[in-house]
Amino acid sequence: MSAHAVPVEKYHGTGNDFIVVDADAEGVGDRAAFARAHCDRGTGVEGDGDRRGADGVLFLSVAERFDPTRVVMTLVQPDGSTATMCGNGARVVARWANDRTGDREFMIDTQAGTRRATVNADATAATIEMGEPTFDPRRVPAARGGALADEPLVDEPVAGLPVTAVNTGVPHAVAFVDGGRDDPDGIDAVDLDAVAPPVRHADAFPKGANVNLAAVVDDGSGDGPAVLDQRTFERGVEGETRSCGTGAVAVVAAARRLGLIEGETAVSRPPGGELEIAVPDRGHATLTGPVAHEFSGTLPADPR
Ligand SMILES: N[C@H](CCC[C@H](N)C(=O)O)C(=O)O
Repeated sequence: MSAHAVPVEKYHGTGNDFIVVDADAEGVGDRAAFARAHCDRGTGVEGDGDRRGADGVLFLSVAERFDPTRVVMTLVQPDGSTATMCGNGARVVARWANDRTGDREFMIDTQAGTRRATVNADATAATIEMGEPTFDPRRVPAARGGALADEPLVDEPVAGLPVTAVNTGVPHAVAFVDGGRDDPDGIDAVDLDAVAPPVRHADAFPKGANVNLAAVVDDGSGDGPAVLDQRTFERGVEGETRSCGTGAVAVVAAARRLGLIEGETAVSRPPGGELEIAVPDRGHATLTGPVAHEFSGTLPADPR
């Protein structure tokens, strides 16, 4: 076991929490082993309150010579896999970069593309340009009968759930249920840990999928924007998280596609807080929400 200790920061966005490592300063030889050990909810990094572990490790490399400052983001998940994109992670990246540079605008390089990010004046919230959600089965990817599907999967039964397949940087399955969080028979009555894994591993998703349940609480036909309650079971975490940003964009994009809500903007309410989403007819979606620093510390580089 290496005695080398890595300085880390812990941040969360609406309860989706991440360990942040400065990849330029710190050598972590086996990133997958580092993430598996320190993200473990039972035995991982000790956090605020009684919550241990994290939803992932963000390895970040910042290049201030660019204007705006660029940050290369790599998210290693609790199972050791790498996610191509993470909406709440990108919001944490913007806040981390603001804490270091004082800048309020950044370009974040992810495996799903470069994403523009801004933080508000006191850096308590961040907005990410999320790219254009796509239902194109080749890009989700989504399959039927053992081959990539010709037509999008829209409200189609997959392993017992009525699923719409959409990619918002990562693959998502979205299923709408009746009744929001304040309905005892609504979204929170579903055993997500039981219903999500068969969809996550279904042949319909050759690369797997994050599985979202959503309930329309307000369809947006009145004064305010649409409001949806959301729960997400994440690939790579292999469990439910308190919030998922790419999932929130997927939920709103699917709700628009199915004609369940009016307007381009909506509020999604995962268990960990509230996110504002815009999904225009053309062009990139945006994701806005709170972000907070939890603590600074050190962790063993080689936890084995
Ligand atoms: N929590 C992240 C999504 C991570 C996606 C990852 N779980 C995968 O696709 O493997 C978010 O806020 O967008």
